This record gives sequence, C-alpha cells and structure tokens, in this order.
Amino acid sequence: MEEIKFKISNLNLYYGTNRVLKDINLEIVAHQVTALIGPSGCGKSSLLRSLNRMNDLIPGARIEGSVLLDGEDIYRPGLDVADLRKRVGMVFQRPNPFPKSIFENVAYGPRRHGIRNRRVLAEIVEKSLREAALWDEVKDSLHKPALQLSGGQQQRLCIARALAVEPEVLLMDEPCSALDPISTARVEDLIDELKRDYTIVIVTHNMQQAARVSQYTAFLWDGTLVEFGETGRLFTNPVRKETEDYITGRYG
Ligand SMILES: Nc1ncnc2c1ncn2[C@@H]1O[C@H](COP(=O)(O)OP(=O)(O)OP(=O)(O)O)[C@@H](O)[C@H]1O
Repeated sequence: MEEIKFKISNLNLYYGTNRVLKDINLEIVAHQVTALIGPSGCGKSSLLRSLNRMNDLIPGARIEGSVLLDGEDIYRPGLDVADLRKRVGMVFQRPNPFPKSIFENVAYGPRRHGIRNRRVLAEIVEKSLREAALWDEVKDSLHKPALQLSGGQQQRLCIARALAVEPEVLLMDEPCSALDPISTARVEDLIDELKRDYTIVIVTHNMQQAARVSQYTAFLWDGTLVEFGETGRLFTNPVRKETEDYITGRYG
C-alpha cells in the first residue's frame, strides 16, 4: 500500500474575500513526485504554499478545511510553524541564494537549528551539496560568493540549502523557469533521484516537464481540482474534457 504524506480535505483558501482554492481534496503519496499543473492564476502556488503554511505570511489569507501531514493537522492551534517548515522545505522559482559564501548558504539552516560544530557543519554541507548534484562543481570553491555561481548552479545550491535541514518533503515552485535547457535537465534528473528520500510536490507550467518528472499530476482550473491521477494516465487518457483541452494546448 502506498503511504500518504499529505491528506488535503475540503480545502478552501481566501485572500480577503477572494476564494482562490475551492474544496480541494487531494492525497500526496510519499516518495513520489506530484506535479501541480494548470493555467496561470488557477491556484497552483497557493496550494503548494498551503502545505507548509507559507500563506500565513500573506495578509488577509485564511483557510478552511484541513491539511494532514502524516495524519496530523498542520493548521491546528499550537503547531510549531518553524518545525513544520523544517519538515516541509521549499525551493522557489528564481534561485535566491543569500549574499554569502556557498558554504554559509548551506550551513545556514543547520546553524539556525543549533548545530555549531564546524566539522559536523562541514559534513552536512558536503552531504547536501552531493545530494543536490553540485558538490563536484564547487568543492574547491566553498568559500566563494554564492552569487558568482551560474543560475543553474544557484538553483541546485538552493536545493542543497533546503536539504541541509533534512526535510521530509520538498515543495518546488517552478524551479526551472529561470534555467536554460541544460540546467533544467540536471534539475529534472535530480528530482528523480531525490524522490527516493523525499516526497516532492512541484508546480510547473511546462507540461513536458510534468510528464517527465512526476508520477502523479493534479490539474487545477480556477481554484478547483479538475482531475488528479497517475501522470501517464492523465496525459494519455484524461477523463475530463477541460484536462484534455489544456494538455493538448487548446487553452491555458
Ligand atoms: N499574495 C496574494 N494576495 C492576494 N491575492 C493573491 C496573492 N497571491 C496570489 N493571489 C491570487 O490568487 C489566485 C491564485 O494565484 P496563484 O499564484 O496561486 O496561481 P498560480 O496557478 O500559481 O499562477 P501562476 O502560474 O501564474 O504562478 C490568483 O487570482 C492570484 O491573483
């Protein structure tokens, strides 16, 4: 039986009076990649952000319904949001390294969680950079400014930074949209490897990318989850007409 990492039930999200997610019911399978697709403004990023409560940072944002992580409601009163975001890490559209060295970017999270020992930090940095498939390129320049890396390297650095606190889930919001095709291919290969150890949810505008990297796909339209299923099936044999029109490029 597949393990369910997130169980999203009757989720509504409002920004002020604007309801942008409508009665979403969705289960995210552990150790698989789930892609969120749909036209611009349909609520993909909002749904992604509701999985680690990043929407809490938006004034006027409010949710109804529940999101269970390993069976526990992440919106329950008293939940430690910092701890939640340690378990559910995030990588953004544009690589956003800190203006510090490569080493310090990756060591930042572990330091914040109380790790001070230099040798332990160095081990975490190496392990995370290896996992993000960046180690070989930067091992001799760990103290160089991160902002001197190429865009594709910076995005892998941001993935390493997210992995350094040992999350269980990685949320990726269009992680390749600022990358060239070669860097995109590297990040896609990486996503495939990372699913062994992590549960991944990725927002993408690129349907070929969704088809390449994910095992499950959710198609959203105007805040509603129109169709969800195994990626191969959804792309070859969509049940809903809206899905078919979208994936064949008839709109969106
Ligand atoms: N910070 C915010 N404050 C108010 N409304 C917002 C905010 N962020 C998004 N919205 C609105 O919520 C709706 C869903 O936006 P969201 O960014 O989740 O969609 P999306 O599918 O990720 O879009 P895109 O593909 O263009 O990034 C849109 O109508 C958008 O205008």
